[in-house]
Amino acid sequence: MQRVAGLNGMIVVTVPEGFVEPFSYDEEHTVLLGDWWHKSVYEQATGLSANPFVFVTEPQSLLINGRGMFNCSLAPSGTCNASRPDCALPTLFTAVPGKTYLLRIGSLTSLSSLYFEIEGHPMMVVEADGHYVRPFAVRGLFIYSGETYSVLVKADQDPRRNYWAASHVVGRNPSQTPSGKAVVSYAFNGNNPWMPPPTAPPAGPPWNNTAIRVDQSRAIFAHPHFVEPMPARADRTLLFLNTQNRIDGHIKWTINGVSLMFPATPYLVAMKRGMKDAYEQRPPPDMYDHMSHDISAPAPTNGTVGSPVYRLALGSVVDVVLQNSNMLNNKSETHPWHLHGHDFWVLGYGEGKFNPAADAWRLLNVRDPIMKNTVPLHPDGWTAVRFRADNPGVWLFHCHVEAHVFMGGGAVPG
Ligand SMILES: O=C1O[C@H]([C@@H](O)CO)C(O)=C1O
Repeated sequence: MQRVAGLNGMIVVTVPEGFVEPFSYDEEHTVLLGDWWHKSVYEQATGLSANPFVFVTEPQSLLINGRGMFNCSLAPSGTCNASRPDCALPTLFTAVPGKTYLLRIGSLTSLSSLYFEIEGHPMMVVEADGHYVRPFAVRGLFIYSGETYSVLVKADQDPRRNYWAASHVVGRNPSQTPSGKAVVSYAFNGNNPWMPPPTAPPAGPPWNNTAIRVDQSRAIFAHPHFVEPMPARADRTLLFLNTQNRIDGHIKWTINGVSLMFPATPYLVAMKRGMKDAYEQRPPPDMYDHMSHDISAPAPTNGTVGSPVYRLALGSVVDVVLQNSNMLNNKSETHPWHLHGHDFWVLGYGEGKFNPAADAWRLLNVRDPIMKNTVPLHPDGWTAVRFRADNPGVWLFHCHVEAHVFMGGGAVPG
C-alpha cells in the first residue's frame, strides 16, 4: 500500500501455534521503505493525463519508516531549514549486541526500485512475499514496489558506535533523490544513540547495473522443506507485451495494445447484475505479435483504451510471460508486477524476447520455484509466472508503479 496517496502499513501474519519456522531469531523490527514527492498525487495525476504529458519524475525523498531527508537546495525558499538539511531525525533501530534480528522489510514505493543495506551488517534472506526461501546471503537487498522480504541480521559489530541503514534508488537515474537514511544503534552502555555514525553513509550500487538485480531475482528459490507443488503444465498461456503507446495524443501504458481504464461500475457489481455495457465484453488478446514485434523499438501507435477481462476457467492453470519492451523514448524500465487474490510460482527471468516456440520453456524452474505475488520485470527482459485460477472474483494484475497503473499498465483476470 503506497504512502503518497495516504495509505501506509504492514500487516504481520504470525505462524500458527506450534509451527516451527526454518530459522530462528531473537527480536524483530519492521522496515517500511517509501518514496515521497512534494507535489500531491492529484497534481501528479493531472500531469500524467495531460497533453503534453508531465511525468511525476523522481521523488524528493526516500523514506525509512516514514522519515526521510531531502536536498534543501531544491526546495522553495523558506520551506527548509538549510542549516539542518536533514530536517528530521532519522528512524532509529536499536540492536542488542550479539542478538539476531529478523527485519520484515516492505517496499511501499510509488515509483522507485530500491537497494536497502545496513553498513557492516550482511543479511540472510529467509522469506519473500510470505513464503520461505532457500536462505541466501546478500550485502544489501534489492526490493521492488509491493514486495516484502524477511532477512536475518546479526548484531555482531563494534557496539560502541552507530551504523547507517540506507535505501537507494536503482533502475532509474535518481538524479535529485538523496538516499534514505536511518541509524542502527547498539544498546550498549556509553553509546549515544543520537550520535551520527562516524563513517559516510554507504553509496549503494550503480543505479543502472541491471545484471546484479537480475542475479538477485534468480537467486530466490523455495525453501527445500516448503516447496509448493506446482502443476506440471498450464491450460493457457498469456504473453503480455508491457509497453507505452500514444493514444489520442496521450502517453499510455498498454498490455497487448490495451490500456486499462477502470469502468465506472465495479466489475463484480456489473457481472452480478448482468450489466453488459458497464465494461468491455470483447476479450483482450492473449498474445502480442511476438514474431514480428521489435522490443527494442518504441511500440507502434495502435493501442486502445478499454476495460476488458481475461476470463479464466475456474481451477485452470495459467502461465503469464511478461515481456518488457522499449518506451516511446526508446528506453526500457523496471516494472514490479503484482497479482491480486493469488500467489504465483516464479518460473524464471530472461533477457531479450521470450520465444514461446523455442527452448525458453525448458529453461524455466519447475523444480523449486518460489511463490510470490509481486515480481520484477527487468529492463529489456521477460519474467514468467504460473498461477492457478482458484479464487473466484475479478482481480487486478498490474504494474505496481503508481503512475503506470494510472496510465493503464494493468490487466484484469476474472
Ligand atoms: O511512464 C513513464 O513516462 C516517463 C517517460 O517514459 C516519458 O517521459 C517514464 O520514465 C515513465 O516511467
